Amino acid sequence: MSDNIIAVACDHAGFSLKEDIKSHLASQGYQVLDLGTNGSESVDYPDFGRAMGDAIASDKASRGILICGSGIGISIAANRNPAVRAALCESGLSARLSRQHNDANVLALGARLIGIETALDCVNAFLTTDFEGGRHQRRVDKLGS
Ligand SMILES: O=C(CO)[C@H](O)[C@H](O)[C@H](O)COP(=O)(O)O
Repeated sequence: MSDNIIAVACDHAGFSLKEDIKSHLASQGYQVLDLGTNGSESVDYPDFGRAMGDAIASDKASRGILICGSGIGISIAANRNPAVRAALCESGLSARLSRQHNDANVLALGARLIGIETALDCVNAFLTTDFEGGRHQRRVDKLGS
């Protein structure tokens, strides 16, 4: 599976931001696997968090980006899949740390809490920062997989 494929999923609250992030990803040369939702009609975030978990667990994508109103519900849903380490981030720094220390493979964002500039800071940090390993590997191992 290519590291170039980024899965994205959202509920109705995250739809508009998902579309903006998709455009950004395409402009950076990433391939996007869009797991929905595809409009502003009200839907249930657990369905899309689960779809992300399935995509990561089956290696359809190595990394993912989730968006709901707060980012909370959809990250909880995705983290129920043992293959997922989803990190809810509200700054570029938290997204960078989620990679360096936690080897996060899914970034979760709250569309009702942050603007596009902060969201793209998070996306860029998430996609360009390497896991540091070392002492952090031992801790990530303890999370299970
Ligand atoms: O933020 C969310 C869950 O953590 C979701 O975006 C939900 O949709 C939100 O809780 C409620 O959204 P609604 O538009 O008021 O149904």
